Amino acid sequence: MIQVNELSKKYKGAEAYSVYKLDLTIKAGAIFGLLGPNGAGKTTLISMLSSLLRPTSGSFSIDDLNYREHKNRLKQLIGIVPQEYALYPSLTAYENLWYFGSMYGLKGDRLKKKILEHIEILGLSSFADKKIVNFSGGMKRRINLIASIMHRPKVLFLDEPTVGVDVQSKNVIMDYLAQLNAAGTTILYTSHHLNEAEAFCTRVAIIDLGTIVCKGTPKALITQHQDAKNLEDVFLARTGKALRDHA
Ligand SMILES: Nc1ncnc2c1ncn2[C@@H]1O[C@H](COP(=O)(O)OP(=O)(O)OP(=O)(O)O)[C@@H](O)[C@H]1O
Repeated sequence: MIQVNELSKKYKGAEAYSVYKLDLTIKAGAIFGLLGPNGAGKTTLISMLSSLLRPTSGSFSIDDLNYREHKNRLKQLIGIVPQEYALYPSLTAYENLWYFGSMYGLKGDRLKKKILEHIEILGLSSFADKKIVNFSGGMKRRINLIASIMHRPKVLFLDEPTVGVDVQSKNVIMDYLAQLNAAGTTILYTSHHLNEAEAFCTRVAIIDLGTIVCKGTPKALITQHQDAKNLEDVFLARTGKALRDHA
């Protein structure tokens, strides 16, 4: 279970909080979608929960492990798929996965077996010995996903896992995430794909201006909002139609 209490983040030099006093509970086994307009605070929140970014105040725990006291144990418990590719372009897919697997303490035949097994499931067996620099966006996203789950995390954080990938890659990624979840991994991911979130997530939260404006199962949120036919209608009802451009 993920328990978030009054979590806040104000970036250095910023005038406003990007996430402000946010409370959230995510049950084990959930597929939880964090939705919200550009600049709402989704990446900031998921980066704090995955220990990539230090909160300004507030706290959170995963499986009753508080982030301040149990940093190292938490890192073993979670997997992170960031928005940007975290891969070495001049190394092959296999070499990248060997490197990331080793970081989680995997080694030898066990690591080799895991790499080969996962690249097969994600349709990349013929590309194991090719350099990442030549990979398409969809291929890089799939390698990035493998890199983050070989140590079998209990909780997987993904920041827009299907952005910029074609429908074929997207389907392989989402099918694989569903398999992971069925095998017991709790999933928390950010997305702008509201149809996908409606079909895929057991629960969602809509964030705007650093706070949660509504949360629940997609079905319950649609029912609660008069005239809403889908999650996009709920999203627009709660976040408005104005553009969120700023610089
Ligand atoms: N490193 C930073 N320094 C200062 N401000 C930042 C930084 N990163 C993000 N912000 C600001 O924090 C707010 C929340 O940004 P964040 O990236 O978390 O939003 P988001 O919901 O993930 O947006 P998007 O959908 O565009 O990815 C925005 O106002 C953004 O400009």
